[in-house]
Amino acid sequence: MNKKKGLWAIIKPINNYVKFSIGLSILGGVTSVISYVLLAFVLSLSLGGEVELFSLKFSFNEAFITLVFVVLLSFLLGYYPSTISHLGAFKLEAILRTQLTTHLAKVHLGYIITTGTGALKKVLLDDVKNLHAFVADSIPMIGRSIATPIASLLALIIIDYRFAIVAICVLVVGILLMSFAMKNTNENRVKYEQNQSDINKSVIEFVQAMMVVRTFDDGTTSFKRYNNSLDEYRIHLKEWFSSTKISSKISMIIFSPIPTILAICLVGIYFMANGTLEFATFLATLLISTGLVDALLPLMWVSNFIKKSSASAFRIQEILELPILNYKEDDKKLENFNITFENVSFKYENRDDYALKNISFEVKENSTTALVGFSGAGKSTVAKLIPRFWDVSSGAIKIGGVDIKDISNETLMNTVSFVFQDTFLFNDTILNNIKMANPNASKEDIINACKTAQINDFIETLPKGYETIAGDRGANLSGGQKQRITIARAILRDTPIVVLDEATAFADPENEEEIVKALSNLMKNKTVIVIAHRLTTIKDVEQIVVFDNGKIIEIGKHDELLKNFGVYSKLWNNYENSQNWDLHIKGDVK
Ligand SMILES: Nc1ncnc2c1ncn2[C@@H]1O[C@H](COP(=O)(O)OP(=O)(O)OP(=O)(O)O)[C@@H](O)[C@H]1O
Repeated sequence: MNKKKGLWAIIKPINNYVKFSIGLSILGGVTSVISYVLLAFVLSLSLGGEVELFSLKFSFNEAFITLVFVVLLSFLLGYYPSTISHLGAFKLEAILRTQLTTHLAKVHLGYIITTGTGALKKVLLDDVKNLHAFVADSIPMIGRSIATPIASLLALIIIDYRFAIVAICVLVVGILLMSFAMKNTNENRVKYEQNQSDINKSVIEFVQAMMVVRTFDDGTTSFKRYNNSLDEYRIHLKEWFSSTKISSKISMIIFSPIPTILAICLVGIYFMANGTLEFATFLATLLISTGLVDALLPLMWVSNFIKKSSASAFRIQEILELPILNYKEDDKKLENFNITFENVSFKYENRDDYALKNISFEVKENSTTALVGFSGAGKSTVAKLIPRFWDVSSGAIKIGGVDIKDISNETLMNTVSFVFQDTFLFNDTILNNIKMANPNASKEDIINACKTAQINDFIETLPKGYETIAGDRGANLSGGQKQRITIARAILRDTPIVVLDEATAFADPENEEEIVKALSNLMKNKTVIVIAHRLTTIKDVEQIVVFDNGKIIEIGKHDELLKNFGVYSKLWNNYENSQNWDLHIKGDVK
């Protein structure tokens, strides 16, 4: 990866395209200036004048043929740099997307969750697109808009230095005015990009939270946030434009060809009147100075584009420099599938307090351990440390005696399956959504997994069966159905260890029965860690670990823990009361 930061460091992989495109566009700029000189010669010769340059006399035919040749060359050189830069831009886009996605795949999953989809989308799509546009459109312009003014000035100096002085004077006035017009550009741009990012976030929030929002109002509250960010954006743009309005208009006028041509005309007429200027020279200087001024506005545009693209390059590099999870390539052999937490402490980056404090417990192979505790006690954090969403702050998690940091990604994924509440289904067929757990599985294997996960009957009722599209994020399926599909994935993967969050959120009585059946099928003959919500389902498990405020406060079996009259018995009483309360209500209705 590039150690140096910045725009040029990030486009290094396509350096050859960049150099070639800039080189050709420099030649294009030079040939366009030469064609102006030749055009002046041809016009002058056609009017019966004489043309001499570096003691060489040109005939009309010679000048005309050279002009045709140079114009053709200039045309080709105007076209090819852009073709090359576009090819480079596509290559860069592919390289950056691959680099970003492969890097993000190795970054702690926790970072992805904390950063949020809005910010990542901006980098993966908008910033990469910005760099594509920079390479495709600005690179050819850079060569031409630098080479043309320099070649024009050189040509003016060679032909008649007095006109070079006039052109420089006009340019200096224009540049001074332009720099005044661009004052505070950087601060304004930072604010402008912040406004854009706010709009981005509020749009994503508006769309993603639509279901929640609609429950509380008609969407006006979150739409108001979107509207407010649009308003701020509009107000800032207005202020920015009005603060630079007059000076930018004046500099636009100065940078248009008219003032330079006027100045050259006035000075030229004066020199012709006192006999110190040939007509051909006058014509050539007029044409060249037009080209000179024409190249300056694109140069300003390019410099703006460079600043904007540098910000995008910086954001991309920030992601590419995120520390990655270090997986060991060479695996140590796992002796068994016991899971051990040894003095594990863990603190989320954005928090001061520890979410887990010195946790130690062991889960024996082929046994089930349930994690229970009040909300926020640390159960999900324990579960998410096993697939290394985050790495422990201190202590170690071991499988079969090997620290999970010393297990390769592939072995870890082939050893442990995770069934979490936030199921993700791709907008693909149900078959493919399940098959992703084991690409080598046959259709029969998939159907068997679905039967064990109690979802086969439902899938078969769908008009296209297994070929039905699950919808964006599984939108065409109910929560319980999605959950059973995730269970089918885990069954198909058939890993010796299963970590699962036994969610009840989506369960209506019928669904709940099927989910419980599916989970108990999944858990058969496995080493299981389950975040338990329905305490009745864990009455018979080998071990219950009770968490409170990030610490383990009790470990034991259901009956032992009840006798302790501690947190578990409190949780059990609460749970039983809630069940009774449910029955009581039903009784009332009767
Ligand atoms: N991504 C995160 N960033 C910062 N803090 C977090 C994050 N996730 C959880 N926490 C905090 O860590 C602590 C433990 O949370 P955790 O989700 O593990 O609890 P839990 O027992 O699973 O709760 P619940 O039963 O409600 O799901 C809580 O104080 C929570 O606020």
